[in-house]
Amino acid sequence: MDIKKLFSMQRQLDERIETERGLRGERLVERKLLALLVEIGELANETRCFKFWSSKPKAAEETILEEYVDGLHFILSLGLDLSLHEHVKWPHVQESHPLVEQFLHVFEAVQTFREKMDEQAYDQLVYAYAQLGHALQFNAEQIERAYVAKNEVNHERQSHNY
Ligand SMILES: O=c1ccn([C@H]2C[C@H](O)[C@@H](COP(=O)(O)O)O2)c(=O)[nH]1
Repeated sequence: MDIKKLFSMQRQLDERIETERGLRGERLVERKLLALLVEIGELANETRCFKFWSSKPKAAEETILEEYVDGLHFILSLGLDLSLHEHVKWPHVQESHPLVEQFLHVFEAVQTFREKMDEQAYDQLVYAYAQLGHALQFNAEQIERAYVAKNEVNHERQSHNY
């Protein structure tokens, strides 16, 4: 995965949104953290991994992958806002936790990142999120492709007064 390319695409999208909406220079970190938590919740909902009371199947793989890269957008965006992105590599994950546990672990990593907002907490958030991708059985190439596609959709939405 070419994470430098993704950071660069994220910067272009964020700058466009902030410029066109008159938000340049405004602190957006808290709103992006909440947006990230909401996206992770939406992703969990699509997987239905915690819905022991329901027999409905999970969403299609592409829907789940799209939700996953929505969260990745906000993680990249937070790294850029706080200048924590320079040294980041997309982790090569070999092992992950069962899905429910992995989701809870990602929520914890977001909370720790909110408290610390340093390089170590950012790396741990990126790692936990990559592990979530592994638990969902997405490989780095699929994630990169889905990110690029969704980034384009996000530009189109801005062009059409979303
Ligand atoms: O500053 C921003 C604001 C939004 N998004 C992207 C991330 C998600 O892919 C999408 C979320 O939009 P909703 O579909 O949840 O409205 O917008 C960014 O990349 N940067």
